[in-house]
Amino acid sequence: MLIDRFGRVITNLRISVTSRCNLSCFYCHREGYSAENELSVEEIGEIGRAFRTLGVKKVKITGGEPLVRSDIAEIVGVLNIFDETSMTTNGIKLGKLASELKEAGLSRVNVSLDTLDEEKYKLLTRGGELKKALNGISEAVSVGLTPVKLNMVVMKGINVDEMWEMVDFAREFRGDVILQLIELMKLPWNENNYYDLSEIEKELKKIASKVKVRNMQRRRQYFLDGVVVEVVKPYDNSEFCKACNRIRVTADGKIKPCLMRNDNLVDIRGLKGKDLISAIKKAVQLREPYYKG
Ligand SMILES: Nc1nc2c(ncn2[C@@H]2O[C@H](COP(=O)(O)OP(=O)(O)OP(=O)(O)O)[C@@H](O)[C@H]2O)c(=O)[nH]1
Ligand code: SF4
Ligand code: SF4
Repeated sequence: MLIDRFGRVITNLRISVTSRCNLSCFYCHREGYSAENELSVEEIGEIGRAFRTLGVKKVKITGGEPLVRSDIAEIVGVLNIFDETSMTTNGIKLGKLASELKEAGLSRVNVSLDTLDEEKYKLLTRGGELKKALNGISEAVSVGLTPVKLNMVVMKGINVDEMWEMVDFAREFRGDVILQLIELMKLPWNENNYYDLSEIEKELKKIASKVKVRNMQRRRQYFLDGVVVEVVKPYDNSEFCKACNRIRVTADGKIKPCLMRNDNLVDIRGLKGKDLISAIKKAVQLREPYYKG
């Protein structure tokens, strides 16, 4: 088992398979790192198996946009050794790939969807077609990559007014879709769009029949009439970091102990067997909560 100096047990691996993307969202943080030489399928498999041996239960495939890799189904295949293998995608290529990914062993997907307005979608993603993302979501639901989580980054002056419409949209999928409301990660060029989700959480609490607190980052899930809404509020949130059970691997094979930092990366590319295991253990000891409270 992997446990860091703060008693946090690592149960989730997030592996970025590319820094490339077919969209260019203005708020993109690209998992806080940009890589050039992508890991091969074999290298990803080796790393996945090592984390599995060390007790990690779930893996999330991220990017950039994972579906721009032509060997993505093979990647899913080699990572299909965990209790759950999921992916975060913008959904643009999902319509075509959903069924192949399901067959390769993918459990479920999270799809970014900040607006239901075609023009706004185009502006936010710098050229993306909303129709394709929506088609990706329905295909994912129909092949059983469920629950599909819709990631809506709530932004002042952009889409706060669409939040309840998005709740209704998710509700139409009768339990197969969960809406995740995500607080914007402040970057120098988007601070004016930051919107604190506290008030919305108060409203959700009033109308929810049940509120569940996930172990992972103590996130709250609000059970509304016919739909679940999860709130992801990492900003300046020590409770979130205290319960952070995930570790990242960058697309070029470096362990990244925290999303918000690049000063403590550990290169594991090319390592195998005992060397790989001991490098992973060393990286885990570098983990510390980013927001300490
Ligand atoms: N600070 C911080 N934010 C995170 C972390 N992981 C995810 N997030 C935020 O959560 C958003 C959604 O992440 P996803 O990749 O869809 O996955 P998830 O919701 O974290 O994971 P699941 O609930 O297991 O599907 C990201 O855009 C980030 O804003 C993390 O480790 N630290
Ligand atoms: S789809 Fe995701 S990875 Fe691509 S630009 Fe948008 S936020 Fe970034
Ligand atoms: S900021 Fe770092 S410590 Fe906090 S939840 Fe995210 S990855 Fe974990």
